[in-house]
Amino acid sequence: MKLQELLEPLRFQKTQLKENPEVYSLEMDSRNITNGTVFICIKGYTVDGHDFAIQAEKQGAVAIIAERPLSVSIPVIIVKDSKRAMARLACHFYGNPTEKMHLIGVTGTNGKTTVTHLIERIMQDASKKTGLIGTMYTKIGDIEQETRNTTPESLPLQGLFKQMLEEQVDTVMMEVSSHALHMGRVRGCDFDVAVFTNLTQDHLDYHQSMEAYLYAKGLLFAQLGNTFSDKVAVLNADDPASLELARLTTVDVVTYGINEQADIKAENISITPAGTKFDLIAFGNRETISMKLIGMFSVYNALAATAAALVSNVSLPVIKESLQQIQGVAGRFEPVDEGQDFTVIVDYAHTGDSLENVLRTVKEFAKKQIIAIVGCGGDRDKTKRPIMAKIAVNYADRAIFTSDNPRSEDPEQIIKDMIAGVNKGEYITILDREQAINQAIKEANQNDIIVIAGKGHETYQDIGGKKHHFDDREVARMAIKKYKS
Ligand SMILES: CC(=O)N[C@H]1[C@@H](OP(=O)(O)OP(=O)(O)OC[C@H]2O[C@@H](n3ccc(=O)[nH]c3=O)[C@H](O)[C@@H]2O)O[C@H](CO)[C@@H](O)[C@@H]1O[C@H](C)C(=O)N[C@@H](C)C(=O)N[C@H](CCC(=O)O)C(=O)O
Ligand SMILES: Nc1ncnc2c1ncn2[C@@H]1O[C@H](COP(=O)(O)OP(=O)(O)OP(=O)(O)O)[C@@H](O)[C@H]1O
Ligand SMILES: N[C@H](CCC[C@H](N)C(=O)O)C(=O)O
Ligand SMILES: [Mg+2]
Repeated sequence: MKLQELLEPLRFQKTQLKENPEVYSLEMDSRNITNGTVFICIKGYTVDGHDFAIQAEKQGAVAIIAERPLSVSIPVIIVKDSKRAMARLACHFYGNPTEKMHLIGVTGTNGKTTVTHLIERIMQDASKKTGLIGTMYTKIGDIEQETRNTTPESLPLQGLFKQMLEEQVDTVMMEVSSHALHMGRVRGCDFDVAVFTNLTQDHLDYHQSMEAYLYAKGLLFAQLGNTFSDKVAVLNADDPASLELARLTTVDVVTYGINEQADIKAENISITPAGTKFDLIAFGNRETISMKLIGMFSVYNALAATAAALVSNVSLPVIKESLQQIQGVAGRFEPVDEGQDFTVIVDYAHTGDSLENVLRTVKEFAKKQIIAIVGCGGDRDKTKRPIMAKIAVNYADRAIFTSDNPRSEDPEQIIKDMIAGVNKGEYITILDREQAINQAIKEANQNDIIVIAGKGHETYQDIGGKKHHFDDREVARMAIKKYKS
């Protein structure tokens, strides 16, 4: 594409170009620049991309998009907001790939990864070629690629969509984080369905207030387009935030829920350690579902996925079969079973609400003691720390506080922040996570349930910015073998 053509979406930026070079790639990272690149300077949280302009020119950049004039001899196109410009240019450069696919965005505090995986399974069973973008990885069909963010920045994101199209993907499920919405990473994405799971406290370090957090989530629904498009907003009727989200969109709204009136409902729910059974009522049709996923929160996730699939024209029998076949999602209520006479569950609960949901679920069928191993991430919302600690001691018979990615913070201080929410004697602290897991397993008795919360699928412990290999499931498995066989 020629530079002049690339710049067409920036219609209010009048730039006089003396030359019109061929553009082979767009880049937001100077380290990846080669001949024929247009470099977009982003002022980040850590460094300022504008500082790499000279380096970019040396490496072969043919033009630069920037928010201020720069001392280089290649054209500099000045924009008010380079992230906004980047989203527009990326969509244009890659040919607006999301207009050619069925794109389902899932937002909410908890359940995004789970719901996207449930929809993925349903779509695959409905013979769709799927793509998935989220916390654990991005996936094209069954091929996984590592990612840094749950929702990537607009430039890599649009490139990924283009790659998906080239690989004949027709349906994409994407987790849309509140950070991504607020930072404009999904600008230009043509969502067909937007799903809301729930809104509870998290990320207040970034959003500052629950209102601002809701506002960020709302951007997904506001982005759905005009009233008479065939787009759909899928909302959780039991979550009060849905009322506000419904106001923010002009497209059709389809609701799911258990307690309130909804288009897609679950009734007669029965939860056992082996799975969950419920009657699914979808637009008046009733089916009984028996699935392996456990807990009331799993029913919500199944309803959200059902709604998204139904509005995407998948039939109820296909959805039923998929939900019944799904074994679970890695690191979400994942049992570690080495034949021991107690239960070990690894779960990604890292918010108050998710921890409460998981512990409430195990409490419903616990025959003996519940042992909860809980930590809170460093460089993340500090206000959730005492809340998570309180929930752990309220539900568990024994709460062990430990480290979960302290990052740049002092692990002991994180635990101090946690114990501000509880009383002395209600918990023990074992800073080293491996030791905490070992101790819990060593002391476990028959029929106890150990919940190891917070890291789920993660395979590292971030201490001081360095990632050390750490996998709760591996550590638990080794401890069971060491102490219990
Ligand atoms: C706070 C935040 O969101 N930071 C994101 C941001 O990083 P940053 O602002 O620090 O970037 P930076 O290092 O200052 O770089 C600025 C610019 O200079 C460029 N650069 C940098 C170095 C260089 O040599 N040359 C160069 O050109 C960079 O490519 C970039 O364009 O831009 C990066 C690239 O897109 C992101 O990976 C990074 O996410 C970090 C890892 C992060 O932790 N983000 C969290 C808060 C986040 O977004 N989380 C949500 C999920 C939350 C949930 O659980 O729901 C998510 O969607 O991931
Ligand atoms: N619908 C739900 N409501 C409340 N808690 C849930 C729900 N679904 C899952 N959880 C809990 O939240 C944890 C995280 O689930 P999941 O990874 O699906 O959420 P997420 O929204 O993708 O999280 P993240 O923001 O970290 O990407 C699970 O391990 C479980 O404990
Ligand atoms: N996406 C979440 C994951 C938290 C997982 C937990 N293990 C932690 O490190 O706090 C976040 O970045 O806040
Ligand atoms: Mg996720």
